[in-house]
Amino acid sequence: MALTWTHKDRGEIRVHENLEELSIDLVDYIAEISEASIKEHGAFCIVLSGGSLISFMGKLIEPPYDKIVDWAKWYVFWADERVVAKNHDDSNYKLAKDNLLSKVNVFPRHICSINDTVSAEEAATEYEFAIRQMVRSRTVAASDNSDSPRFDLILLGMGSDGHVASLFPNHPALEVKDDWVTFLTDSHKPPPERITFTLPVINSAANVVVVATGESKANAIHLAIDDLPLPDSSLSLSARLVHPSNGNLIWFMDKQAGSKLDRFKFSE
Ligand SMILES: O=C(O)[C@H](O)[C@@H](O)[C@H](O)[C@H](O)COP(=O)(O)O
Repeated sequence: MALTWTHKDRGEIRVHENLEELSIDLVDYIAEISEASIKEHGAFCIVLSGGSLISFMGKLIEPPYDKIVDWAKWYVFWADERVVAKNHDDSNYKLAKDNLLSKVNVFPRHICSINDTVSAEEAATEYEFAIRQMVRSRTVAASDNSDSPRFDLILLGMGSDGHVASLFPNHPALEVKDDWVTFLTDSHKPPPERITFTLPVINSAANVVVVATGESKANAIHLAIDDLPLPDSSLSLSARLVHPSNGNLIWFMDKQAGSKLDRFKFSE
């Protein structure tokens, strides 16, 4: 059983006993938001990330989800992408395509991935343009209170340095306010060239999920969630800046990632 609580301003926190339990809860949640979004506006606009997140979504291709999810209404995007060919092992698109999207009935034309034949800068511009067109045609909802899309669900992984999408701590990409998609050529983690959603886009979503597992994430989770007098170096801890202005935030983690949360320290 997951231990679940709501923090006064950091959203809902779900600490799972193990990865199996986490992945069952995560796919249940995705299926629930998919159904609710399709009921509400006829489509489900879901944003993926790379890393282990995709493996935690694996149960979506199994019964009952393979049959109950309305895949034809899914529109798929990425919170960040490495600027490499789509058949390269570093590609977040390839990871999701091989393990999820090729196994369910999402329409290829509903999969919005980057142009892999241009520079990082051009790929970011084109990706943002494509999303702006989809907001204009109302496939993707628009935010009521900012010039941003309102995705139904943004799924983020988190690195042990607290990065989410390709927004690395203390990187200037964290400051970008006017673009929906930005690019970097000096990623702290290889490969260096990437595109990423900016914080205003992440924080305008209807639902944002951060998935973090393993002991290596425990410190970043503590800094991102607990009420701390933050040391300077944590001021731009990317995961702490995830704060949907008019949406829900849920943290899915295992016991190891949650082990340094104040909640457990105080109950020892
Ligand atoms: O673009 C990348 O370099 C990765 O995709 C990265 O952002 C990943 O999502 C996190 O580091 C969490 O990864 P894990 O969940 O695999 O630890």
